[in-house]
Amino acid sequence: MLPVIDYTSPTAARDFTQSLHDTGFGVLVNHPISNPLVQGIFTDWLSFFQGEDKFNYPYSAEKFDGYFSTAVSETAKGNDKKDIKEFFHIYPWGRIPELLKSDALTYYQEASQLAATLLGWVEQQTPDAIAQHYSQPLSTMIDGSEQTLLRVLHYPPLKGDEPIGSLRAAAHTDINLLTVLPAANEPGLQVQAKNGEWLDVPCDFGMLIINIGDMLQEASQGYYPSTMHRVINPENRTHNVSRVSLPLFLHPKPEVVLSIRHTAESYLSERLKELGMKQ
Ligand SMILES: O=C(O)CCC(=O)C(=O)O
Ligand SMILES: [Fe+2]
Repeated sequence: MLPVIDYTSPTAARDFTQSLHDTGFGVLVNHPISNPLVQGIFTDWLSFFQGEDKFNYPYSAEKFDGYFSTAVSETAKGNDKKDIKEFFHIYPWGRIPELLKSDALTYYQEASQLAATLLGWVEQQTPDAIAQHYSQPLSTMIDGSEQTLLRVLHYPPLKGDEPIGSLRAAAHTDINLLTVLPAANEPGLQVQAKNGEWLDVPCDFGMLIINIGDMLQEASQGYYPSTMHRVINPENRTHNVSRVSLPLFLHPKPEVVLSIRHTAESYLSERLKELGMKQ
């Protein structure tokens, strides 16, 4: 079971980064993100996904903003079936439906700011033997970055005709540095433990889930592991309803050197090709 950490505790930075080191995940309560704001975004975007306006924002293959339908959705690395989800990619410089814009941008700012603080904790708590390989302080890797992505996800209720074996989100790791994810309106998120077992991630409304992405794993030489996670399909009728979730993927500037092998740009491009999201 993942520990739940109180953001306001005097030992929060240590406990939280210990959890990230042990499991790739950290769960926070009493954090500064506004729960009513998240609730409002869930409600408004559910209506957006249920309506027709979304088709006015077809995703841009070049810029990566806009609406990705279930038909173009991702296929997790090593999988052959598409995830059962649709989503919208928000960047401050990208297209955002006018009525949803103000809340989305407020949330983007709040979550990015918290992510920066948490990245600071990660940096402070990194053992020297690992930190000496960071090409620059982690906190400066995101200075002025325009790559951080807010994704609003909608997992529609299952109809029963989904390909056998397809999941709302197949097992995958995230590509970025850190992901900030408010508990969704429905359960389903699971993380893979070291012994291969799948564990439910605590998901009471108001909890905030943070996980390490591949870029931070790469920069920290595995000290902070990017852990496999997935979203399973609802097992019973009460949960066979829409699920909305709101991950913010914290990305460095493209030119940031992650390791001797990779810059952020080369890494992202390689991973997007694997996901079938880039030619
Ligand atoms: O919907 C969720 O709870 C998780 C989504 C996720 O893992 C992702 O989009 O990378
Ligand atoms: Fe993920």
